[in-house]
Amino acid sequence: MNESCIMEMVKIMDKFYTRMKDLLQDDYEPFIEALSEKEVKGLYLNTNKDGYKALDHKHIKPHPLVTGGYLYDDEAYSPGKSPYFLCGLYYIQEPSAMLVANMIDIKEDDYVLDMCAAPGGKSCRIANRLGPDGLLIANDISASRAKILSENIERFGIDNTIVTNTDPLRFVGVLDGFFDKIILDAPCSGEGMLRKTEEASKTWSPDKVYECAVIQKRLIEAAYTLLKPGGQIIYSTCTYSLEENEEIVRYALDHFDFSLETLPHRDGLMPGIDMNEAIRCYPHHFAGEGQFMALLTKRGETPIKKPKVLKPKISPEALKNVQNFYKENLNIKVPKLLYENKGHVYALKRQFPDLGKIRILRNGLYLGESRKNYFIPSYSLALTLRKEDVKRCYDFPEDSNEVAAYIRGETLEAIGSKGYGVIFVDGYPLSFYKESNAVKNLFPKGLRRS
Ligand SMILES: C[S@@+](CC[C@H](N)C(=O)[O-])C[C@H]1O[C@@H](n2cnc3c(N)ncnc32)[C@H](O)[C@@H]1O
Repeated sequence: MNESCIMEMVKIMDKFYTRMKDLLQDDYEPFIEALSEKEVKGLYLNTNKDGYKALDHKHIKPHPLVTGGYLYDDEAYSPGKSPYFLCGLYYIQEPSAMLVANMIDIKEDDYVLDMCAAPGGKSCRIANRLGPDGLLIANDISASRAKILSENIERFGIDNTIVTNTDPLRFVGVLDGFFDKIILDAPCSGEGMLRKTEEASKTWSPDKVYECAVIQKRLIEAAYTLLKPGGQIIYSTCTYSLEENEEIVRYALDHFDFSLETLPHRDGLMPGIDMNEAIRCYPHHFAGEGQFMALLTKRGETPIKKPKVLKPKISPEALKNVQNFYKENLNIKVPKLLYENKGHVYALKRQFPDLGKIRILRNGLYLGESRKNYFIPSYSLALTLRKEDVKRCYDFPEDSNEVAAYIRGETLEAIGSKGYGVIFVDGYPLSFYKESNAVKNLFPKGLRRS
């Protein structure tokens, strides 16, 4: 960056600090001090996987408000580098962001939309709380970010989720009045992330605040249409500006028939500005980054658009390939509702809606690809399996040479029987392999590490 760019950035950031001074007044100095402190890292456990024993308990402490959430210092502990991370035992998410999914009551059979879901920190936590009759549509407008979202959903071994890549406004007219709950973690100016990422300070400007507020109003309006009467929306941002937080909530209350619910204020969670019902997280009051949250209930009735249910469809050839694969390699039944798209086979759930032209990245659990007369199982299927579900497996300890070599993409020595099996790490599934003269590596190329 040249000198004039740096001067320009300093000028812009001065505007940010002036705004914060006006907002926080006597609380401004402690806020500035907290910005120079080290950020606190967090993770939460995947409740589908029982990974408690896999954590390094010497270096973590429980999140004060999130059951199954933990805080750690990344100088002492690097959970993201462990093979357990690749087994989907936990999601790494900063402590304030982790609160958002906790502030909305999710019932097992709820239909939930996460409008701006990537990379998936809130979606994975919500999907964990849904039962077999629940449904999550996890969407992101950005194709590259939606791909990461899909990978994170896959790593968690989640099968009740549809991952889409569209402008969330496009759900209007397709799924009106369909959702019990909506997560609107809106695109924002990111002021709360200034301590965490340098990027946030490079992209912040007063104009960005106003541009984001325009988008946020459109999104909250769409959310109103998409909710069932009595349904709830948790609105959140990782920014401090009034324009993107309380003013958006006020806009929603003034223009639509919403009521504002009171969220709990304890352990350093502060009320909103002239809006006691909402929550603000500041780094000098709560061990995490900046966050805003408000919970709204839809009181009004709006026209409902009932979508068609997505009908299972699979060619006889692909079905035969899937059935043969299960018979030869697994001890579980072929899922009942199968959906094939150009050879890619998914296990659907009964309640999946037909989303028409909306771009779908994953329709439930991706099982794998049917080729001419064989089937290649997916990484996501492996991550849902237990040892008793497979006819062949290897189980290696987390710190073993075999696990390190497998993650690097190497083949292993064959000492088992021929066919497909699963590599487990201390009992947690990591990936399929195919054994013949060697254990052929099927760990996805994009995830390999040296
Ligand atoms: C705060 S991030 C979401 C974080 C996510 N909820 C999580 O917990 O991992 C906001 C998301 O909004 C998306 N976004 C950006 N512009 C948007 C727009 N105009 N409409 C809808 N979403 C947008 C971004 O791609 C980004 O992934």
